[in-house]
Amino acid sequence: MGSPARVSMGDAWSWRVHPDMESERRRPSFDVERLTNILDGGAENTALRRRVESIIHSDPEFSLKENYFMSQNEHYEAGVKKKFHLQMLARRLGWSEGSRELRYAFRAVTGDLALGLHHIFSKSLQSLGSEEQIAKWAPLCDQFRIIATYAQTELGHGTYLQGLETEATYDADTQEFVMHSPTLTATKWWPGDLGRSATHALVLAQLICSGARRGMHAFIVPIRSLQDHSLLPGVTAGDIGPKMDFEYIDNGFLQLDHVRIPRENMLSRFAQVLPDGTYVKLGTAQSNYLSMVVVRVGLLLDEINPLLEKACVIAIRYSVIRRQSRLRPSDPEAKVLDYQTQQHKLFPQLAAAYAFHFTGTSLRDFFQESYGAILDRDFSLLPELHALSSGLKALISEFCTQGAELCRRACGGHGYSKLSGLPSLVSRVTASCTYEGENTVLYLQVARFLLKSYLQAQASAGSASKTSLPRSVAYLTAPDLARCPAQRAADFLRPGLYTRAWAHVAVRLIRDSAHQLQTQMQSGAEEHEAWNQTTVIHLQAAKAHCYYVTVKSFAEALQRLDKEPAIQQALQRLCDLFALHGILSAAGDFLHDGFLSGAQVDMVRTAYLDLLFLIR
Ligand SMILES: CCCCCCC/C=C/C(=O)SCCNC(=O)CCNC(=O)[C@H](O)C(C)(C)COP(=O)(O)OP(=O)(O)OC[C@H]1O[C@@H](n2cnc3c(N)ncnc32)[C@H](O)[C@@H]1OP(=O)(O)O
Ligand SMILES: Cc1cc2nc3c(=O)[nH]c(=O)nc-3n(C[C@H](O)[C@H](O)[C@H](O)COP(=O)(O)OP(=O)(O)OC[C@H]3O[C@@H](n4cnc5c(N)ncnc54)[C@H](O)[C@@H]3O)c2cc1C
Repeated sequence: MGSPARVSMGDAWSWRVHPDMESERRRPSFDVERLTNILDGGAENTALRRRVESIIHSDPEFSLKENYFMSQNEHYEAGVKKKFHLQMLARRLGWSEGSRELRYAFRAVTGDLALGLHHIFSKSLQSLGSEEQIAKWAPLCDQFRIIATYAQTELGHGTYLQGLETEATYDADTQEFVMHSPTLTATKWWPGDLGRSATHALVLAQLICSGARRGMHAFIVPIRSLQDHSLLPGVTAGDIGPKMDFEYIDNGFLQLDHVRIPRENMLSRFAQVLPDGTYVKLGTAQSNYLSMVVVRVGLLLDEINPLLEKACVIAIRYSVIRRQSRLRPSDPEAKVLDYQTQQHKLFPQLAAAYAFHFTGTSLRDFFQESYGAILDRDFSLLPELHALSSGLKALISEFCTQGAELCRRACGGHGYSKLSGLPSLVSRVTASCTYEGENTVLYLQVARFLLKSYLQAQASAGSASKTSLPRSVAYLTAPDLARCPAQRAADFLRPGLYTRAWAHVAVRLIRDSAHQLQTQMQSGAEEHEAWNQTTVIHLQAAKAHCYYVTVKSFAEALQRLDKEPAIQQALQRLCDLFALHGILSAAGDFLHDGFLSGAQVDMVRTAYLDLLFLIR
C-alpha cells in the first residue's frame, strides 16, 4: 500500500490574499503598525520579531507541512530535531538564552518543540539554587551538555505536595542523599522530556534528615548515562503513552530505587543540610514552591494567551471571507462576520485576548519588581504574588480554553479539520487548565488569600492602627456603592463605572464567603470541614476577584495610551466589551443584592450590542 492521499491545492492558492480580506484591511480606523509596536513593546521589537520570523519561515527545517500527518513517534522526533536546529541557529546568530530573539523564534515555530521542561529546570535552578549551584549547573544546561526535566507530580499526588512520597534520606556517613520511590504511587508521572530525553531530573522529594521529615525539597538526580544515554543503576523510566496533545513531548514516569546523589545536589537557596545532617532553614515552608510561581507567570504571555490570540486570528479572518446566506434578499451572500451572533461569538474572545495581554504584562512587571527581593529572602510580597499568579493562571487558561473552542466552532465544518490549526490550539490550551496547578485548586489558593485580606480589612476598620492591604486587594476597604448609578446604556461605557461594579460584586462575594465560613464554624463544624462546605462560594469569589483585577489592569493600561487616541479608542471598545460581556455572563451576581436592576442589565445588553457593531 502507498502512503495515503494528501489534500493539496497547490501553493499558489495559499499565498494569494483573498479580495474580501484585502477590502477589510483597506480603511482601518487606527494605525495598525503603531498598535503592533505597542503590543510588541516598541518599534525596535517589532522589527526584531519580523527579522526572526523571516529566518524561521524561510527555513525548511521548520516547515509545518507534515505537522498533521505524523505519528506520536514522528512528532517527538520532529520536536527534538527542530529544537536542536533552533538551538544551533541561535548559537550561530548570537541569540542568548531568554533573549527576545529566542522568544520570537519559539512563537514563530508554533512552539511544537521538545525539551520545554529543560527551560523549566533552568528557571527552577535559578530560583531554588545557591549561587554555587547555579554557577555549576546553568552552563551545562545552557550548552545542552545535560538535558533536564522538572519531576514533581507523582502517580498518587499532583496537587497536594505535602503528600509526595518520593524520599530523599540524608546519609551523613557518605554525605549523600538516598533517593527512593517507596511505593507504586510514588512513581513520578507526567514530567515532560522525562520519558526518553532527559539525562537529569530535578526531583521534588520529601527530605528526611537527622530522623525528621522536612517537607518538599528539590534534588538534581542524574538518570541517564551521558555516554550512551542508558538508564543509570536504580532508575526505571519511560514514556507514559498517548495523550490528548503534546505528542512532541515525551511526558514520562520515573522510579528511583535507593539512588545515591551527593549532598551538593540538593538545591539550597532556601534550606541546607550540613555535612553532619543538621537542617538549616533559610526560607519559609513554601519557599521551594517558588519555581511554580515563576513558571506560572512566564506561561501566561509565552504559551497560554498566544494560543487564544492565534485562534482569534484564524477564526476572524475566516469569518470575513466565509460567505453564507443573505442579510437582504437582493444582496450577495453575506460575510459571516456581519451576523451579530458571529460577532457575539468572536469579539468577546478577541477582547479577552487583549485583556490578558495587558494583564499578563502588568503581572510580569509586578513579578520583576518582587522576584529579586524574594531571592534575597524578603518574602513580604510573596503571598500577593502567589495569589495573583495563581488566580490569573486559572482565569486566563480557563478563558483561553473556552475561547479557543468557541473560535473553532465559529468556523463551522472547517474548524473540525486539523488543517484549520484550530483543533490543535484547543487541545493544547486545554492542558493549561491542569498543568502548573489545577485551576480549581489555584482559585482556592486565591480564596484563602482573599479571606485573610478581608479579615485584615475588618480588623483594621475596627482599630486605631490601620494596616495597609496588598495593592491588588486594597479595594476591600474602598467606599462601596450600594446601587449602580448608571441611568442609560452609555453610562456603562465608563471604565470607572464598570470597574467599580466588578469591585462591588467581588467584595460582596468575598464577604459572603467569609460569613458562610463563620456560620458553618459557629454551628459546630471544624475549620477544615467548614472550608469544604463553602468552597463553591469561595471559588465564585476568587473568580470575581480575578475578573475585577483583569478589567482594572486593562482599563489602566489603556489610560496610558493617551498619546494614541485612535488606538486608545479601538482598544477601549474591546475593554468595554470584556467588562460588559462578563457582567452579562454573571448577571445573577450583579442583580443578587440589587446593585444592578433588571432595567440596568438591559442597558448593559444595549451597550454590549452597540459595541459589537462598533468593533465590526
Ligand atoms: C512549552 C511547554 C508548555 C507546557 C509546559 C507544562 C509544564 C508543566 C509543568 C508542571 O505541571 S510542574 C507541576 C506543577 N504542580 C503544581 O502546580 C502543583 C499545585 N499544587 C500547589 O501549588 C500546592 O501544593 C498547593 C495547592 C498550593 C497546596 O499546597 P499546601 O497544601 O502545601 O499548601 P496550603 O496549605 O494550601 O497553603 C499553605 C500556605 O502556603 C502558601 N502557598 C502555597 N503555594 C505557594 C507558593 N507557590 N508560593 C508562595 N506561597 C504559597 C499558601 O498561600 C498558604 O499560605 P497561608 O495562607 O498559610 O499564609
Ligand atoms: C500536559 C501536562 C504536562 C505536565 N507536565 C508536568 C511536568 O513537567 N512536571 C510535573 O511534575 N508535572 C507535570 N504535569 C502534572 C500536573 O502538574 C498535574 O497533573 C497537576 O498539578 C494536577 O494534579 P493532579 O493530576 O494530581 O490532579 P488532581 O489534584 O488529582 O485533580 C483531580 C481533581 O481533584 C480536584 N482537587 C484536587 N485537590 C483538591 C482540593 N484540595 N480541593 C478541591 N479540589 C481538589 C481538582 O480540582 C480536580 O478536579 C503535567 C500535566 C499535564 C496535563
